[in-house]
Amino acid sequence: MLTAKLSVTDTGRLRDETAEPEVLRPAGHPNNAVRARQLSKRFGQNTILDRLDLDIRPGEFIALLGRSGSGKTTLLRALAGLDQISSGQLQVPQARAAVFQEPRLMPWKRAWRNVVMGLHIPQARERARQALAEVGLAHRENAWPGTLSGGEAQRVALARALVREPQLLLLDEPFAALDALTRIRMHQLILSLWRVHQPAVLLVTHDVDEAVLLADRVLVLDGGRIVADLRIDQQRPRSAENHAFQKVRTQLLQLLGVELDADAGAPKPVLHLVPPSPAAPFNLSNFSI
Ligand SMILES: Nc1ncnc2c1ncn2[C@@H]1O[C@H](COP(=O)(O)OP(=O)(O)OP(=O)(O)O)[C@@H](O)[C@H]1O
Repeated sequence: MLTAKLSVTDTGRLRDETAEPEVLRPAGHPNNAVRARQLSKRFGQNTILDRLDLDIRPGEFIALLGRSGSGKTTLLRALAGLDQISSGQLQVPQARAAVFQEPRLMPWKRAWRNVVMGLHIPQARERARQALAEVGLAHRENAWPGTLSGGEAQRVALARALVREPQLLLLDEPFAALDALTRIRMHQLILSLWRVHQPAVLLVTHDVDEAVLLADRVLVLDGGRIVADLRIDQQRPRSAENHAFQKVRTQLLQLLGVELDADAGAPKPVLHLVPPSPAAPFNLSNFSI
């Protein structure tokens, strides 16, 4: 796997050590699609990511949870190469793509042109058509974005990511703006695309059920670090009715500072969430169900 090895110089400049073709090389860590060590991101005086370590294996489906403002998008943008890191080391595949909550389509380009936008590849139209077919939108290849539903537009965004054949697919709350039924369909679609293409996936979500339904591992970000790493060994498709599912959900809600109503079993958010973690908070690595 080719990787972009990003590191930060003493002067804070981001150095892409793979920028020169001759230094493109197989990953130093072939078992990792992502390898972050001591990764920090600061905005002015605010440290958002604080010497964070993270490993994602090729083909692994990771969900990232954390309270609002905990730095999930900051981490995703760093992995996407959209923002520079402040210090530390980060290795990610060159082939990576991101999908955000808003599809970010160019309204003046037809759907298929959005899919291959910025790519200089042979048979671009055919490649776009194939990707659109994979997301069930072959019939909308000539559509203008303004005529697409929210779910359709998000599927075009997924096709745009797929056509780049990513080894790392970064998803920043891509289903959050969709209605419940469309969201369920998108869950099924993303799982089937993941099975076929086998990228490593990092899905940022606020939805604990979504995380447990989809992911191999659920991470919780707090205090700038990964403070919990739960492996979900249940076979897919998963059911929220399942006892093991509920056990993990409860665990995650507690980690996120949500108080559970013992009678109803329903989550009841509390106003005072757990304070930011100290340097070495609890660690549930290898916890599995
Ligand atoms: N460009 C920026 N400049 C300054 N501060 C920023 C910038 N981007 C993010 N932040 C700050 O970094 C913190 C983390 O933001 P981030 O968007 O990563 O959190 P998040 O966990 O994704 O939040 P949410 O769940 O609400 O989307 C916030 O306090 C935010 O204000």
